[in-house]
Order: sequence, then structure tokens, then C-alpha cells
Amino acid sequence: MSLALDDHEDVVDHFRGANMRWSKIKVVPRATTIVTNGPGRTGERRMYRLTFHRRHRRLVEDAYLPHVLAEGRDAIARARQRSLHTNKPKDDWEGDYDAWSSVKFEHPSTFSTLAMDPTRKQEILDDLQMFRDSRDYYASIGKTWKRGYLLFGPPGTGKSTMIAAMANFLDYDVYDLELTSVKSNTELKRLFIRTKGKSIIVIEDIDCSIDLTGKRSNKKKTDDGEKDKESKVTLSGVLNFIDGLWSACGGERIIVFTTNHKENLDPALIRRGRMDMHIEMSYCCFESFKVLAKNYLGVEEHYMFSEIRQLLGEVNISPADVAENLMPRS
Ligand SMILES: Nc1ncnc2c1ncn2[C@@H]1O[C@H](COP(=O)(O)OP(=O)(O)OP(=O)(O)O)[C@@H](O)[C@H]1O
Repeated sequence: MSLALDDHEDVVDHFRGANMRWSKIKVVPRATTIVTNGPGRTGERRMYRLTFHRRHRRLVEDAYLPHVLAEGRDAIARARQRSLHTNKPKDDWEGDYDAWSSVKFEHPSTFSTLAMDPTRKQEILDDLQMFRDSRDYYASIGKTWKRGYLLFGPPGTGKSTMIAAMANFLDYDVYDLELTSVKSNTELKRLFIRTKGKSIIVIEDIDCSIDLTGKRSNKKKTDDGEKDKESKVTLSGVLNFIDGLWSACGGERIIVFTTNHKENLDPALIRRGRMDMHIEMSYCCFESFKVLAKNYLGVEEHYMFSEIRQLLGEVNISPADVAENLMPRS
């Protein structure tokens, strides 16, 4: 729902026993000079006027205006249509503004459907919450408002699912950066500059995208088996991307790397300050199993649970494999 006021229309808001009257007014400058703000505009300004009894002045300054601003921010966030962006190959760009293609972000994963150790889950939630609420703190210590998370663990343990849960929790957009289709550090920089705040920038399987000598990995081969000679994103390009450039682009961005092999990554890439929190996604423990059983079967207690607990202590099985087995079979 959106509300608007017509010119000279009034609306009264009741706040803690006080009446707050909002009206929309037009102000035409008295100066003879005509200021044009675009076609047909003559410098006329429209604004909202708030009228209240003088005895409510402190209430308005200390409580009502902060309340209105917070409500406004929430309304904008609620109305915001979130997007999942993926980078296009450079040849398809019609300019930098066209570097990303976007679709509606509609992943259903949340922290309550995410199966992992509950204590660790709470730590991550607290960390994200703290990040989101720390704009003033980052400004006061002179650091850019950004945070890096490294998600590592075997396939099917929920790294992508965690990213979706983070985006849903924070109400952020997701930029899924496919590094293997970026041809140079300059292109990487241009892609980055086109990202917006309130977003999570994701590089999945980072170890498969660049190698530790700073050259591109040889994963991507041309048809005749030759290495793709055009690929020139380097480790230092990625390091610049993570820290050097942030300051140019404002804040409220999270960057997430995922990998199945943390041990293969250059320590420079994942040191604290770049990847602030390292999160291990591991095989299914009993606590994770209970979340999956509840999600998939609606079962919270079962006579087989003690046997399952024992089995999960003995074998490594990913949450993806457990989930697959909990799906109804035809
Ligand atoms: N921890 C988890 N909690 C809930 N569901 C999970 C979890 N892990 C895996 N799943 C289920 O398994 C599917 C695959 O998991 P996901 O893609 O998140 O794993 P991944 O660790 O990113 O795997 P890969 O390393 O192969 O990319 C998900 O769509 C989800 O349904």
C-alpha cells in the first residue's frame, strides 16, 4: 500500500496522545530569475509541513520524527523488489550499465529451514544483525561498511542455501559473480562498480576460478583443449576487488566466497579483514537432521531418532543427501 497527499490536503496522525498534522505545500520562489529543473519546471518546490502544538516539541524531535523516519525506511524495504543478478559476458554488454542480467530473487531458504548446528547458526545470525545495524559504527572507525564471509565444506552441505538464507534475512539483493566469464581485472572492476548497496556479492567455488599464482585457472578450455588465453583475472585483481575498491562504492555490501577446499586458497585471499568470518558447512549432525525431518516430514519426535543419532555419528552424509531421502517417493 502506498499513501500520497494531494496539494493542500491534510492528514492527522495520532502519536502518544498528540495530534500531528501533515500537509503538502507548494513553494514558489519569489526571485524573478526562473530556475528550470527540467522540461516545464520552474523552480517550484513541494514539501510536507508538520504542524503540532508547541508543548509537543520535545516529543516530535526526540520520538516522533525518528519514528517516522524508521517507518519510512521499513516501508521502502518492504516495497523493494529484490533481485538476483548474474554477470553477462562482456561481448553482450551494451555499456557498463548493462553488465548484469537480473531476475526476481525468490529463493525460499531461511535460517529456520537451514540445517546446521544451532549454536553456530545463532552466531551467524548475530553477526549479520550486528553488521546490518552498524552503519554509524563503521563510519566512526573510518572503515567501509562491508563484511566478508567464507563458506567452506563438502558438496551438498548447504553453502548456496546459506547464501539465500542470508539474503532473505538481510533483505538484500544477490550478485552471483561468475568469475570464469570475466576476462580482465578492469572488467571485474567495472562489474563491481555497477553493484548496488544492500547486496551480497557471491563468488562460488572461488578455488576453481583463479589459481594461486594469480592467473586464471585452466578449468575453462577451448574446444581444441587450449587454455583460454583471453582470461586474465588475477589474484591481485580479486584482492583489489574485495578491499581496494570498496571505498569508491559506498557500503552495505557483503561478499561471500564458497569453496569445497579451503586448504587450496591463498591465505591472502581469506585473511581476517577480507573474509571476516569463516563458516564451515559440515556433514549432517543430529541437530541438522531434526531440522530436515521437521521441514520435510513435519516430524519432531520419532522412535527411530536415537538410532539415527547414533548412525549420524558414524557416517558422513551431506544434508543434501539426507534431504533427498526425506522427499516423498512416487
Ligand atoms: N544445511 C542445509 N540445510 C537445508 N537444506 C540443505 C542443506 N544442505 C543442503 N541442503 C539441500 O540440498 C540442496 C543442495 O545444497 P546446496 O546447493 O546449498 O549445497 P552446496 O554446499 O552449495 O553444494 P556445492 O558445494 O555442490 O555447491 C539444497 O537445495 C537443499 O535443498
